[in-house]
Amino acid sequence: MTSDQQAEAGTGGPQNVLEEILAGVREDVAARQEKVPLEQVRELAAAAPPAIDAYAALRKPGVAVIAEVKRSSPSKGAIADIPDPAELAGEYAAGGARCISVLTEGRWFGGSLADLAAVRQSVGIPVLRKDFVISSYQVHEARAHGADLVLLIVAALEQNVLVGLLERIESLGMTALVEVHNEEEADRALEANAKVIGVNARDLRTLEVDRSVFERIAPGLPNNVVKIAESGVRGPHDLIRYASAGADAVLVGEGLVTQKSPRDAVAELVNAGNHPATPRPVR
Ligand SMILES: O=C(O)c1ccccc1NCC(=O)[C@H](O)[C@H](O)COP(=O)(O)O
Repeated sequence: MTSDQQAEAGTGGPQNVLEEILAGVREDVAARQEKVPLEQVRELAAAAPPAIDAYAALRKPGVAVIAEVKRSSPSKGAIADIPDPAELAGEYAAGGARCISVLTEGRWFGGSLADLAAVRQSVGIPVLRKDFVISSYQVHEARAHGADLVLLIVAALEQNVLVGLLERIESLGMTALVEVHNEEEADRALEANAKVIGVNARDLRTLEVDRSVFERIAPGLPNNVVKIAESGVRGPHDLIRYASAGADAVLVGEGLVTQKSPRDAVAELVNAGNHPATPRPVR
């Protein structure tokens, strides 16, 4: 039965892509927690080397490039064969990426915590755990595997859970990247005291990409908040468009993993982000 049929039949099943992903994530987290209890993951997180200050890294001059390790997605299916995520991350870093994003969700994105740990070992820049984080167990997992930043998606979380997870991320020395897609979610992110906000051009319920969403929302965010434009960057022209609307950083997946030389593709974006003619965010 498709999601639409379930909704019509009133079965209470997932009603959109985001809900479908979250249903799988809940099962997967429960299964991992069965194998490795919370107490053990907390100990591993506490023993990990300290997190790198991602906020400071993203506030440096120029539009930062956050380069993503992305094998597949709900919108595109298989995107790129990435046998060695650590090697890819090394190429991204050599091209001048400011951070690396690692999708760790397995069912739809083909990622894993092993990818995160491997990338952590290969680069000295901040690493983002990009996943559908719904519990503090996943926050400790992120730290235990070397993450410096953790994604929180406002659309996936009740406000009290969002606040609790953000505080947990910061208490472990990491930075929360709080993702929004409309004004109401941006207000919730600010109420939660987010210091780094990602505006995703992709609606995670419908998968539609609309780059103008960043242009609508970013001007309403305070100057001290790092503003990240997520999704839809296919080349320097998109970076420049986002920079004109106030982006401190762009987060890029498909536009890099599909290139013959991901290192050169990152470098091209970094150069555009550092070009004197590219607008600077107001601070
Ligand atoms: O990419 C998807 O299809 C997707 C679907 C549902 C939830 C999340 C999804 N992607 C995660 C991301 O936000 C992107 O990987 C990231 O912003 C990079 O996007 P892109 O450069 O367009 O690959």
